[in-house]
Formats: sequence, C-alpha cells, structure tokens
Amino acid sequence: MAPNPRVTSAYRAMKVLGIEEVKVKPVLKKLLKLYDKNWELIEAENYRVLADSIFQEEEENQGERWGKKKLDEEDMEEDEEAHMHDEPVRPLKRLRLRGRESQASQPMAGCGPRSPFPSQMIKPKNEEGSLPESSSRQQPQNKEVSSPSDMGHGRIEVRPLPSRDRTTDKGKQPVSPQVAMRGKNIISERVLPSIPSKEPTGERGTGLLLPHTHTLIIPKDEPIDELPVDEVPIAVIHPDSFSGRDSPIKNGTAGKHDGHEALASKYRGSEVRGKDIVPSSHEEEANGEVATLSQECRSDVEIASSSLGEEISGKITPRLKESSAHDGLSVRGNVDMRSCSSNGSINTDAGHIGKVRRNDFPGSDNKKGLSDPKSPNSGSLVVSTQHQLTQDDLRSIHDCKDITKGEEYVSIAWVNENTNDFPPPFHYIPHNLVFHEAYVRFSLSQIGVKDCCSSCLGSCLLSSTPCACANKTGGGFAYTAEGTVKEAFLEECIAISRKRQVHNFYCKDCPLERSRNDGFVEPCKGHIKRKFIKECWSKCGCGKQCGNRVVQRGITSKLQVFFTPEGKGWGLRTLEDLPKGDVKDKEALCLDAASYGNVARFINHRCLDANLIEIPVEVDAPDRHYYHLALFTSREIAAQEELTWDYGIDFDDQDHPIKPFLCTCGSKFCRKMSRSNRSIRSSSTTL
Ligand SMILES: C[S@@+](CC[C@H](N)C(=O)[O-])C[C@H]1O[C@@H](n2cnc3c(N)ncnc32)[C@H](O)[C@@H]1O
Repeated sequence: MAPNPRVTSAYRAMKVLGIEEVKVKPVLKKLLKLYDKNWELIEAENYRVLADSIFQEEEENQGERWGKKKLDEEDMEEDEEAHMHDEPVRPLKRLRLRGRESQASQPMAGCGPRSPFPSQMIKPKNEEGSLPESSSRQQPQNKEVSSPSDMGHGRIEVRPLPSRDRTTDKGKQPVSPQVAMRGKNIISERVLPSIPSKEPTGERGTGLLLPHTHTLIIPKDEPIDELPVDEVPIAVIHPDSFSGRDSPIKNGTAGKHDGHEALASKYRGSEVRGKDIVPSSHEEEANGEVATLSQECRSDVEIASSSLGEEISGKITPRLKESSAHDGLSVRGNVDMRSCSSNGSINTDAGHIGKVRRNDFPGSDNKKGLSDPKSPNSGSLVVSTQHQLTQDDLRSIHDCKDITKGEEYVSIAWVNENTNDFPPPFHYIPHNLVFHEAYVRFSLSQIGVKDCCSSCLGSCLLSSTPCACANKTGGGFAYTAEGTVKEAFLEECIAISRKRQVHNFYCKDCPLERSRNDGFVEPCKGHIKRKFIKECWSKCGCGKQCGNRVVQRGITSKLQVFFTPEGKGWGLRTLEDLPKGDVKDKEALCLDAASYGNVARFINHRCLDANLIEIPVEVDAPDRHYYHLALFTSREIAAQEELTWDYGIDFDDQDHPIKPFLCTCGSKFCRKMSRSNRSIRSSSTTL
C-alpha cells in the first residue's frame, strides 16, 4: 500500500527539525488516535503539536532516566529553567536558538529585496507541504512582496494593534530575539484551529466582538480584500488616566458611570508593584501628549507615531470623547490579555491604562487575589493600596442583574457561585471613544465614500445582485439571511487562521519594522492576510434591518458573567443555545469590541479549541471608520457553555517581559501543558 502522503509530509517536516522517523512514528500514532485522525490539528502550525509531543515524550523518557531531583520550592522556577537547559533543546526552541546565534553573527539586515526576510522565521510550507528549513535566512516563497504603501495607494493603514501579549507568535514559532528583547508589538492575531465539537447546540458563525479594542483604519478604497493583521498601534489610553483632564466619563458623556467614576478616581492613586507590571510613564503624563501610559502602551504609541511616518502626523492628544462627526480616527485601547487578571483587574481594554496595569482597583479584592487560590494570578503582584473598597462600595459598583448598567439592549446579569468576589470595577461603555484632537494627514474625506450601496433599498441580502458592499467579500455577502456567517466564509477564515504562514505576505519595506527605529531595519516578519466582512453603513441606501448589518446591532443574546470555578476569574457564558441556522438578525450575538469595557472583557482564553474565532468586520458610521475584531462562534455552543477565545498566547515564550497567566483552560490542547507538566514533574520530585 502506498504510504499516506500526510504521514510522509509529517516525517519530512520532523526531519527538517532533526527528528528521526523512528521517533515520529509512535507519537504520530498516538496523536492520530487522540485527535480522532484529525490531521489538520496535527499539521497546524507546521506540525507544532507533533513536534511538541515528541519533545515531551523525549523529556519524559529522559526524566525517568535522570531520576528525581529535589528542588527547593522557592527556587523551583529557576530550577525548572536550569533543568530545561539541561534538557535536549526542543526542536522548535532549537530553531529559535539557532536564530539567535545566527542573529549575533549576522550583519544588520537591510529591508528590501536584498534581504527581505526575517532572520529566523519559519518559512511557509512549500508546495509539497513540507516544513521549511530552519535556516536563519529563510525566504518565503511564492509570496508577493509588496509594501502597504503600494497596496494602499500610498496612504496609510493603521490596523488593530496587536496587543503586546502572547498573541505574538501564537504558536511556538520562533520569535526574533530582537523583537522579544524590544518587548514590543510584533503580534499576530491568529486563531488556532477550532476543534469540531461533538457537543451540539448553538450556532456556528454567530458574531461576537472582541474584547480587544484595537484601532484599525483602512482607506476606504483599499484595493485588497484581505487584510494583513500584524499591525501598528495607535494608542492605548483610558480617559481616567488623564488626571486633571476632562474625561468623557466624568462628564457623563460616555454613559452613566458617575458612581463608578467616583470610585475610579478614588483609586487612581493606588500603586501596584510587581514583576508583571510595567512602569508607567510620568514623562508622558507631564507633557500631556500621552498621559500616564504604561511602558507597554507607551511603546505602542511610539510605534504608532513613528511607523506612520510620512503619512500620519503622530500627534495624539489625550482628550477623549465619544465619536463625533468630526472624528475620523477612532482610537481604542490595546489589550494585554496576559496581565488582565480576575479580581479587580480591568486590563482587558483601554479602561485601565494608567499607572496600574492590573488590579487598578484595590477594592476589587487584591488581597484576596494574592491569597485566594481560586483567584488567578495570585501571588504575582505586590499591591500597595491607599484605599480599600468596602463591601458596600463593591456591591454598589455592579448591579447583579445588569452589569451593563442599562447600556446594552439586553441586561447581562452576573453571578458568583464560587467565592465572595465581586466583579471588578470597570466602566461599562458600549460605544467607541476617540481622541478628540487626534489628527492624521491623510484626507478623512476619502474615507467612507466608496463601496457603499446608496441605491439599495430594504435589505441588501434580498437583492438579486449583490451590491457594492459585497465587493470586498468576493462579490457575495458573508452573512446568511439569519444573521450568521456563511459556513464557507467561516471555514475559509478558520483555514487562514490555521495555516497562517501559508497566507502571510511580506513587505518589501515594512513600516512596522521601520517604525522601530532602533538603528537598523529588520526584514518584514510577515503579516497574515485575513478575510474580513464589510457591513453596510449609513451612506448605504438599505435600512437598519439590512441583513448585511449584524455586528453593528449590539448584544441581543442572553449572556451571563460568572465566576469560573477553575481559577480563571470571571468569565462569560451564554444562557441559551444559539440554535443552528435559526438565529434572527435581532438575536445575533454581537459584543461591541470597538468600545472598551464591555462585557467581552470577560471572555477567557482557551487554547486551540476555543469556541470563538475572530474576524475583522468593517463597520462604518459617519462619525467613525474602523474595523471591529468580531468574535464569531466557530462551532455550535450550548446554553451554559463558557464563551472562550484563543488569545494566542505563547506560554513558552520565555523572552516576553510579561509572564503569562497560568492557563487553566482545561483544553486537552492546552499550550501551557508542556511547561506545567514540567513544573508538576519538578515539584513531584520534591515530595
Ligand atoms: C480578558 S480577561 C478575562 C476576564 C477575567 N477572567 C476577569 O476575571 O476579569 C483575561 C484574564 O483572565 C484570566 N484568564 C483568562 N483565561 C484564562 C485561562 N485560560 N486560565 C487562567 N486564567 C485566565 C487571566 O488572568 C487573564 O489575564
């Protein structure tokens, strides 16, 4: 019988990593059994799972040979590190290290045809599906190399800022040490493969919007229909971080948050120290350009302003207000999912960019957070608070019947059946905030004039010929008449997410790299080209009930914020089955990710088989122009099931300045596994 070509490809891929067939075979067999012969999972990310499993098996064998070591509990982590160094280098790590070595010996790479490729990027799969060589100077093949300026007619693209978290290089793909050392923003927002669930119910392709609150500005006449997503940030600022300045929230312009605001200001003086917390910038606070940004956020802004280079004057002033007709630039926060903790943390969105990167509100039970084993990230912070919230304060912050404080069409209750914790204080804002005085040099008048369907009436989906709004989705609408994403479109998005290296494109002259401005320009690291959805908007002739307007409708499903029993803090779940193919427009599940501090901030991470996938959705209004990163259900979801999204954290990225949380997602594909297994093994030796 002819050998299975997929097996052959797997062998070949592992061979490239220096792993012999004899080692691959038994592990591959196990994986096929474990994954019910789901090859896609094994092939994803250049056979990452396979390589990991082989490594892990090796490690386990070796562990047995080495016997048990006694480790002091305090030094366990260091010991673990040392132990890891003793271990044979895992193939993918080896690549990374190799990259480092070569990096050191290489002259500075220029950008452009001469050396257009990252020094240690794994090349996309070649045509045979084999893994690329692990050379430190690999070149992506068959990739169109073009600069964004080429694509965008010389105008700018500002895309959702990859949060400076482990969305960087979601897998274990080597990360440029320089990038890692910079600790800046090379991030790929990618969704790992969703695993077909055996549990039915719910609706696939139902839309949610991300807790990410990134900025994304694309010229309306952007000729491409797929978007690179490794992006340039604009800024991450919360109105509350502008002490002494007018905050829209304070002024009540952003909603009903008075009581909340009082609490917010009460705790603004609180300080948090901890290894996970990046110092804030007093400098920026002082000059008023970008007030009290954390280091992390500040670098985002630096990148934003410098990377926009000639096209954008990077002045960003800190006054925020709700979108107005004069604001073409919407600026939303960057999310650091690593540091967004549970009890009292409000780091999911721009709502907590200030001096404190987490647990801004001491009353949100920081003390408990430090001691309560159920509280995620316990012990990772040293918190020095000047104010403590009383139980009454806490009780008054969130109405247990509606955490949205009436800001959404539906009430969203919160429950805690596990501890006495209250949800963290945060500003519930369902609308976007933009920088009042942010300005850019490209012409705002060019935004939003094309690709609308001014002559349409009623619902565009019912029209016999797709209107102009369908142009960017290949001439057909992405939504079904029921308000869900079409199966084929969704599958394509999932496939792109899974095989991102194949879909990457590489700039000749990468603005992101240029923006780093630290002495030399590195070659483009590649950008994922995503499909996106364009919704009809106010310049279109169709009505509000048009079927091509889903995400812009807001939340209509029954959701609940709940305290997870697994130590993830608060989470979000659906209280109803999302019936397959039977969701009416008005029932479409949409969380406005363009805003910050909405209920999407409670969506927890799950490795690989999360039930949500992100798709950028272009939603325009006369007063704003941006892309939402929408979360759509990647499979059917049952009532009571927690909504999860793969943040893309690389838990093994030791170079990242901020440690990730200890993942307790419970997925059998948990990427934390390899490390936590090591820890477990290490700690078991102490017993
Ligand atoms: C976007 S917030 C989600 C809401 C958060 N659980 C809360 O209570 O506010 C992200 C934070 O939740 C926690 N978290 C999310 N997913 C987790 C997971 N799989 N395991 C452990 N903690 C998780 C981490 O503290 C993370 O920084």
